[in-house]
Amino acid sequence: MKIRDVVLTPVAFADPPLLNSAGVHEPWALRTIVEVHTDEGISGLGETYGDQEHLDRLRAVAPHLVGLDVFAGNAMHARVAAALGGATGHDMHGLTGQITAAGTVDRVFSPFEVACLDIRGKALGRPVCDLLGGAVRDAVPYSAYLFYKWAGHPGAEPDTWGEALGPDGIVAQARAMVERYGFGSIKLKGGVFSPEQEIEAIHALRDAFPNHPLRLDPNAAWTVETSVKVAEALDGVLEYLEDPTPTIEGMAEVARRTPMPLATNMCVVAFEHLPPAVARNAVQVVLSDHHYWGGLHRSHELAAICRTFGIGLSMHSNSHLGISLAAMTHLAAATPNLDYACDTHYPWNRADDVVRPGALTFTGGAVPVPTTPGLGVELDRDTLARLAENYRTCGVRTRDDTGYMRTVDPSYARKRPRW
Ligand SMILES: O=C([O-])C(=O)C[C@H](O)[C@@H](O)C(=O)[O-]
Ligand SMILES: [Mg+2]
Repeated sequence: MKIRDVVLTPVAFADPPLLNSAGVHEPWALRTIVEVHTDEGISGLGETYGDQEHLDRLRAVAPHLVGLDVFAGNAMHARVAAALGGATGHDMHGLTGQITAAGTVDRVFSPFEVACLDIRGKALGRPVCDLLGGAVRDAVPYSAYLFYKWAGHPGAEPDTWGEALGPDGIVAQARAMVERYGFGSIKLKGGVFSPEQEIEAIHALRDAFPNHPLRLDPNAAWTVETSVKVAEALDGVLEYLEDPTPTIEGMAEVARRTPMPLATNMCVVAFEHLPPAVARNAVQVVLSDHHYWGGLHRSHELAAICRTFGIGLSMHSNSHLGISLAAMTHLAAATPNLDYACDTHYPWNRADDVVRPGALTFTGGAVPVPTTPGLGVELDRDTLARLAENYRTCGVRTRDDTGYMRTVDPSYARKRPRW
């Protein structure tokens, strides 16, 4: 079965004003929807970033995939690498960590691999998780992903989530998330207010949710000294502290000085980061993410490396739609050593999904693994067209949390570490 055509559709969907250590989410989040069509009439779906630089790379690579066998994943990876010719992406929004040439190949390859897995599953009549060794869980637990946020975007109506700028707002947001979705663990995006204020918010969450595992992620906003102090203050309260400080060296020093497990989706984001991180015992948990670890099979390779070296495995997310949620769910279902509830931004963005409703639901904080062939999701063409029109008219072409924050507070500067 050969690839006949690849269609790339950049889309934009409404995103609330979520705060982080780089600034604030713009009113529009971008993704690219990937459709791979075959000569046998079966098509598959993938979803990836929508930033201009990435979109340009997807567009440059897509024609090189025509004619490939949909089962030829290794050949496809080689073609992507050859077409990119060593091009290297940039961490423009400041929350990704260092992007390498090999990591750029993996980012571009990922949505095409997912679409081919969708096709293979449909051809074989099996869900994608069966192509990854089979599900070891029927439902994949996700965590409530809390953000400090404004009530609404400047000049717009407040959104339904309301303001969260301190412990009370964060606890109220957590209650809403847990009530609506049943989440059994909680992550707070930090790096927004002083470490003392964020410690207070975590204690408020602990009081309100005595049995929920908690995580805090300041996206490298702290020095080593500050990180050690926070780790001591929250010892026994957090299940892990995510990217308190920049670089493998910085994380290794924090890890040496505190028993707090450290997690990352910033200093270990490509395979070549693993040897130095392992050698220095810099991180105890790696957040996988098939969008940049090179798809579902390569995420399994990451899982095997983590298992070998006794490193925990969790899962990272960015603003995303249902095709990504389906891929994340199949991957997590078929990864035995995924030790933690996965991150997802989906509750923030689900109102505008490009997949038809019903296939993916949260029950008790977990998404039941689709059992239908392939990813188990279908495109809603009307919504896709509407979101593509949003993209054409919204004016956003690259995520820029810092630039958007500066339109509100011109004195704002991205500083890392800030505290
Ligand atoms: O765990 C993380 O670092 C993330 O989820 C990265 C995201 O970009 C998050 O910071 C966000 O959406 O603002
Ligand atoms: Mg993180």
